[in-house]
Amino acid sequence: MHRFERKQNIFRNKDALNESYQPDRIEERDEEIEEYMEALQPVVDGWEPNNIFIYGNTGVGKTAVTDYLLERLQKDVSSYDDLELSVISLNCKTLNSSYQVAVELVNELRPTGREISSTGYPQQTVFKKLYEELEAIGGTILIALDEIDSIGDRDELLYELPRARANGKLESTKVGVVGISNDFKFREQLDPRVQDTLCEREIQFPPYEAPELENILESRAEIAIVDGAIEQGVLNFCAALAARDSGSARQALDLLRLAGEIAENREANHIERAHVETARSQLEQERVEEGMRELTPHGRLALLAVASRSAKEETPCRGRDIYTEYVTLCESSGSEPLTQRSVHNHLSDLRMLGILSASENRSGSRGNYYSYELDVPFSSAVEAMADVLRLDSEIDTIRRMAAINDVV
Ligand SMILES: Nc1ncnc2c1ncn2[C@@H]1O[C@H](COP(=O)(O)OP(=O)(O)OP(=O)(O)O)[C@@H](O)[C@H]1O
Repeated sequence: MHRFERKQNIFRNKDALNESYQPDRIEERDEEIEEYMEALQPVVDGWEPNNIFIYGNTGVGKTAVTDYLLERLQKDVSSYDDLELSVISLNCKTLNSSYQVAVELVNELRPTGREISSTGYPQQTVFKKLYEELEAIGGTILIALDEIDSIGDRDELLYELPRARANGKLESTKVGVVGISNDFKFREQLDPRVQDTLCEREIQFPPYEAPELENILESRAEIAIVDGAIEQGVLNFCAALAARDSGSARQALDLLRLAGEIAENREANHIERAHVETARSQLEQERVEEGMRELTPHGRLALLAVASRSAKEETPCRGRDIYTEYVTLCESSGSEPLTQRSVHNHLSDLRMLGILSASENRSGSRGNYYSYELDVPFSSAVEAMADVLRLDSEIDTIRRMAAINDVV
């Protein structure tokens, strides 16, 4: 008997719902595509390329549209004999300085075996090596830097690269930078000189609305899902949920994929609304758990202080009482407590992340204050904290107290 059996009554090509899938067709972005094409036009005309800055929330198609257009551009430019275009795409997520980005670019351009090490050179030496590689390729080079905000304030490359020709660092090669970011603050924080060059052309991608998400889902479902395996109204429901929350196509696609997996595991023949609801709460739970794992040590201690109050059935609870609990936990863990004001900021952040909820109490002449409680199940908050905090005996006490009070 086989242990594994092929299941294909829901998905025809599940990979088409994955992040790495590149759609052949871009839905709903005609205006942005037009603006983007206009910004890229000098490449086709043989002039110096514009530097382009693309921004918008996560999942709104910045990368998908960029990949699609740069591929089309390369194809179309190849029909002109007097043009030579190269495109280098780099995701900067793990690169947090100009130095690291420059090393990565040099290594992208060099053949295997000739890469440079990621440490040990003066920055200008790495930049020089990069210019040498770019000069060796010649023609027009577009460098697409996704998640460009990761570079932080060590952004000298973003100033230098677009001006390399003007500053005599490159002779024949024309370079254009396409920066992509979902961090709205990044642009504001850039040095004005960098802002001027890098953001020569700016294109904003707004969040998707429900009907737009539904179209994106429909075109992807045609490829990914077996005919007739989606109940009426399911795509509309996924689109509505994602539009209300973030306007992200990634969220809508994730919801559909997980709903499909749930349907498959339940041996259903269709994806139903109930599967989407389960998928939504699972994704929500994952998001919150991820948020908890990324907290700073004091954010975790503040959360554990609320969990401790919750175990004693003492929530909703005022910030100052949570602070007392927090100070005790700091003492047990050997950390220096932050001020009450800073802990208050942590509580606000936890609220923004959807981990805590807060209600406002009006206390007359003494002003209003907030009471906090967990907005996630007690057990998931404590599990996530137990993984990362070294407070075993305190966490055991909190768990025992919760068991006595039937808090789950
Ligand atoms: N207009 C669209 N048509 C078809 N698919 C789309 C469209 N917009 C987004 N997608 C799909 O949604 C997912 C997320 O899109 P994408 O990665 O381009 O978002 P992003 O704006 O670059 O997000 P981030 O800032 O998080 O990188 C991808 O799978 C992409 O193929």
